[in-house]
Amino acid sequence: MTENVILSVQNLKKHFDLGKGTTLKAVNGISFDVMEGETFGLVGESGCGKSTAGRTILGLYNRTDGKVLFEDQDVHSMTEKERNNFLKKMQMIFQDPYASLNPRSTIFEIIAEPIEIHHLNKSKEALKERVYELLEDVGLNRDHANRYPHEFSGGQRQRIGIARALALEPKFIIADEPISALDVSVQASVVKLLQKLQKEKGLTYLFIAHDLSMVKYISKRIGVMYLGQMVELTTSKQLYNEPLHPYTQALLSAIPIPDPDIEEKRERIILEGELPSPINPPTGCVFHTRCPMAKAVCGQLQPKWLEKSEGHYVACHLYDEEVLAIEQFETIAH
Ligand SMILES: Nc1ncnc2c1ncn2[C@@H]1O[C@H](COP(=O)(O)OP(=O)(O)OP(=O)(O)O)[C@@H](O)[C@H]1O
Repeated sequence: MTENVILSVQNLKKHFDLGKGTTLKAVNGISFDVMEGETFGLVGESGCGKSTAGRTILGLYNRTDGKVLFEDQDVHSMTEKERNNFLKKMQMIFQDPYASLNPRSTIFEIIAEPIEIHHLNKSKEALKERVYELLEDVGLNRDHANRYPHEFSGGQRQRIGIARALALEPKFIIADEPISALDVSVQASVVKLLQKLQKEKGLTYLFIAHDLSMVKYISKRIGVMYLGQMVELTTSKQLYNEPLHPYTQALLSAIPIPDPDIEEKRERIILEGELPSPINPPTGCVFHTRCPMAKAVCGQLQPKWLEKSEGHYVACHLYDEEVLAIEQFETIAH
């Protein structure tokens, strides 16, 4: 079976103008393709630009540079009609189910709203049935329709958010940290629900997360972001078995291992220093100020996006034969 690219993000940049000549480079040149039906994980610590990337992909923000193609159509140069159509196909679910549900609306009104906005309701009765069906799809039931968001637990509210996102029968869902605000015990059940829905409805996910522990189970491929840039991209399996970038290695070392014997021997790579400001990112490799492996060249030269093995990309001088040959490749002391 050939894999179709459904979303292509090409050297995407989103800079915020903070006034007085100050620019914040939230997303600074990221590229990746998402295949139809897959889950692509976008991972990186808080502030690295994941949410901004998600919002720019959905067209909620204008791009500063680069391109986002959804089914070969440029998301940022659509007519109003094309955009309306696109917004039916791509939906977003958010981290905070508390904030994203209107407390004064019933669950019925919340889920029915997108259907009504897009004038897709044929009759009152049909709309009711559709909302009940959506509630059942996410493991809730029709008796929940007349209640209000505060009557539900965090996990149930996230299910309501998912039902609302499914209302327009999208093909693609951007899930922005959908489980981060939930209790650990509830996280797995929401992930399972997302997987079930993906299978049933052939959905494609862009799954945004700040740590690698849960994304491993849901993503086919993962892109690791640091300070607005992509530093590594490969299959989830490859990323865990053979992480190349020192930042990925540090992120992986932070994941606790359930086996107490192995956990005891786990070596954590503690990154020194603060995350630099995206207003004034470091020159050369953006990670060099915190990288335990940094060499002199890392502060001077921006690493190339290298394909080290099929589909395994990394932006790091440690893997660049040409740079390795340079004499000045010496470790710098932090
Ligand atoms: N509307 C905005 N105006 C100005 N700066 C912004 C705006 N939105 C985000 N930023 C800044 O852009 C950078 C990236 O933020 P973003 O929320 O995309 O990161 P993130 O990786 O999703 O982090 P988090 O998980 O904390 O949301 C941050 O420095 C943030 O302060």
